[in-house]
Amino acid sequence: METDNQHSVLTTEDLSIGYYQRKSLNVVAANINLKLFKGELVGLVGANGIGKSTLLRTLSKVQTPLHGRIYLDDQELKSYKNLDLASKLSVVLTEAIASKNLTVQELVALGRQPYTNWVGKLSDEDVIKVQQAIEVTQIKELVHKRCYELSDGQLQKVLIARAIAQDTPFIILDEPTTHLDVYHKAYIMKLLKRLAFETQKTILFSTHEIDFAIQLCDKMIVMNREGFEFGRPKELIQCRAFSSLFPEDLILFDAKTRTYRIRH
Ligand SMILES: Nc1ncnc2c1ncn2[C@@H]1O[C@H](COP(=O)(O)OP(=O)(O)OP(=O)(O)O)[C@@H](O)[C@H]1O
Repeated sequence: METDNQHSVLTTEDLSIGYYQRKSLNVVAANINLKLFKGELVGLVGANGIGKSTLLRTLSKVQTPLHGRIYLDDQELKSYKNLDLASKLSVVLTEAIASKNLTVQELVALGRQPYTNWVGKLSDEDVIKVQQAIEVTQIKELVHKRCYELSDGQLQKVLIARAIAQDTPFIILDEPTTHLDVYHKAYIMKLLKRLAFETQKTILFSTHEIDFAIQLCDKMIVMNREGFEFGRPKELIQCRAFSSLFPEDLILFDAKTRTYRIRH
């Protein structure tokens, strides 16, 4: 259970995110104040184009904030050197990977890069972490395949394995289960939940699987046009955050079953 004086892993203060476009400013979201703690699985949900990827890219230092501050373990994110950041934060974004020629084994082993020496030789510990990541993501039978031979869902599991092999205290994943079938969506989400709890990692992921996220996440961030709501799923249901997420002409959030229903 968290307390007020518990040390937060990630803090944002008055954060604004968005883009500079031809000298004008496109503010995607503003006044984002978050505190994420150790051991929490946090789901980020919201309609298409609302700004989930923009937020995750900003929190991963892939893009710079328009305004405000981000702290990772009390140090400002922008002051981290890339190698130091790689031992604190692993990221699975939706962008296509550059190295599809690598085998699955090689790609997962890349997760150990922050820890290997300059020739990139894996230590015994590195080999064990890579092996464990391959086992928990159930991709053993794929290890000798090249990444371009994989289906989208298989590649998604391999990228998650790479992040797990990186073994950082904070993991960010952008829609990690989009291409997976319903069984594997549930499997990966439960795996993330277990990882967060058992290894006390902080895991933040965006998803359109709102029902599953409500069942599994410790906390959720709900982004909508008015701003965002952040809290435990139960609290968010009580304050009707999921009801105001989409226009109610077509779907309604049923607080009893915690699912969306089609309006007939
Ligand atoms: N590289 C970019 N340059 C300018 N604007 C962008 C860029 N990427 C995204 N946007 C805009 O920022 C807004 C938020 O997009 P973003 O991809 O963060 O949404 P999202 O919530 O992740 O959507 P989805 O659920 O569809 O993946 C959109 O209006 C989009 O058009």
